[in-house]
Amino acid sequence: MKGKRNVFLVGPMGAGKTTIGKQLAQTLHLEFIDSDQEIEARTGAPIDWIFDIEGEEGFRKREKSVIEELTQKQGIVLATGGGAITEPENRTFLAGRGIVVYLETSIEQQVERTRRDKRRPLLQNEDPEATLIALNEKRDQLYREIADVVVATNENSIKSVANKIISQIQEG
Ligand SMILES: Nc1ncnc2c1ncn2[C@@H]1O[C@H](COP(=O)(O)OP(=O)(O)OP(=O)(O)O)[C@@H](O)[C@H]1O
Ligand SMILES: O=C(O)C1=C[C@@H](O)[C@@H](O)[C@H](O)C1
Ligand SMILES: [Mg+2]
Repeated sequence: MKGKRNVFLVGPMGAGKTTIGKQLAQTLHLEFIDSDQEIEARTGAPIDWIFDIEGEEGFRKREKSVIEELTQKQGIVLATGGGAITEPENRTFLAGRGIVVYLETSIEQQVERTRRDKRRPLLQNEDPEATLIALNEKRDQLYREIADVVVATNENSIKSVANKIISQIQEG
């Protein structure tokens, strides 16, 4: 694994970073951390509250400090928030401190996987599909810029995506 012991998962909402990250950490015997959950634990409030009270800007500040700190750890699988890569410093930390895996997913799958969960503030509007398309247009290039490997998650089960990631990491 290139001598690096961290795996950082990036990609859009609903790509499966949290779900696949847990499976991957279990298989690789690494610690699993989710940056969104870490922000919630440290703030003592859910992400939609943070957005309501501090705006997206306040959330991004908290996210930046968490990413800066967590990427200094060794031997972790880190599931990042979908927008973590919008901050240039986060991209530098992620690219420099671990293997970055971009979980790529179709817009249709993202819509399907995020439909029932009301906790993603950016999707609480009349047309979440249009939001996901617009975010993807801006962010796809940023995910690719720092990715060591790109893995499609569309039709595969969680376990098989985790295994696909492991084999691609070992090839690289
Ligand atoms: N490969 C998959 N096959 C089937 N369902 C999946 C797959 N990956 C994720 N899911 C489901 O999609 C939903 C969203 O996944 P998850 O929360 O892991 O996405 P995420 O990338 O962490 O999103 P966010 O950026 O919002 O944190 C979950 O209910 C999860 O069980
Ligand atoms: O894509 C985004 O900007 C976000 C994704 C989630 O993981 C959370 O970090 C938050 O809802 C914002
Ligand atoms: Mg997640």
